[in-house]
Amino acid sequence: MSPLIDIKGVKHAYSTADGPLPVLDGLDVTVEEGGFCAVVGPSGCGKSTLTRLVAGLMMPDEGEVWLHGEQVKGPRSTVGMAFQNPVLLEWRTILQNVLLPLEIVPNALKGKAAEDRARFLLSLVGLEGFEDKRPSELSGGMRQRASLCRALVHQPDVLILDEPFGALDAFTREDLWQTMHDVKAKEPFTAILITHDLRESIFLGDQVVVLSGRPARTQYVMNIPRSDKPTLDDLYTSEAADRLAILRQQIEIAQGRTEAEVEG
Ligand SMILES: Nc1ncnc2c1ncn2[C@@H]1O[C@H](COP(=O)(O)OP(=O)(O)OP(=O)(O)O)[C@@H](O)[C@H]1O
Repeated sequence: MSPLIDIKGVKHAYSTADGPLPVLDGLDVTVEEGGFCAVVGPSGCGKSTLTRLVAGLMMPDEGEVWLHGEQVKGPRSTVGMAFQNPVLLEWRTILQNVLLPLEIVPNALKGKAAEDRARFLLSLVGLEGFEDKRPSELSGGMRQRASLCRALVHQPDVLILDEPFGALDAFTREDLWQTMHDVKAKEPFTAILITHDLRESIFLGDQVVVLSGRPARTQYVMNIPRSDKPTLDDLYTSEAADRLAILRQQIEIAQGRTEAEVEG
């Protein structure tokens, strides 16, 4: 079976006033259907650029991105996205915000079926009873939960999460990590998560990809056996500590330290 996301030898440079800025330099990432790939790497190495290529918002200069056995050649409606800033529309209720993609995506659910689905997702993330509130009436964590429902409402084949928990306080963030697992158990999806948080990467990811410094290539891939019912206690085991130590080392190497310096 071919992977659901297949990024093959992707290279990309931005045109800038000072000439081309190479950002990605031969990136290879594969994610199986139902997989959760966390991508970490030094600041500015090209992680968000990678998400734009997967969403079809930009084309790579070289290499290919394949989703579901189809080469990505333009923007795709079958992708769901959530960002650090949830950008909910204040003039719409939470329910209406979640319904938004269904008004845009072709052949989507309409009417009562659409509303039932949005309500179902809101209940999965603990927002039952908040459907008629405006975004400003919700906390940051609640807005991010609503944004997650909006990203999932049209049953995307890929969910792209670009630091969605980055602006939240530690307790809210950990709550949302657990929510992600609970939602995935009931509403399976395939995801790419960009994060700066290594604990987040090993708690949510079944694969953690470390990118090198810019121009980024795939420097290291860690596969993590997924437990049936992950809990935050999983982060306090010796296996978790070992994984975090390896990832920390890899990030240091990505930031330019040599392996000998990191080990010494
Ligand atoms: N549209 C653009 N035009 C020119 N340069 C860009 C553009 N978008 C991003 N860049 C540059 O490309 C590099 C990679 O940016 P990108 O946002 O992909 O990195 P990132 O790893 O997600 O960053 P961070 O970790 O800080 O969120 C950065 O140096 C950025 O300034």
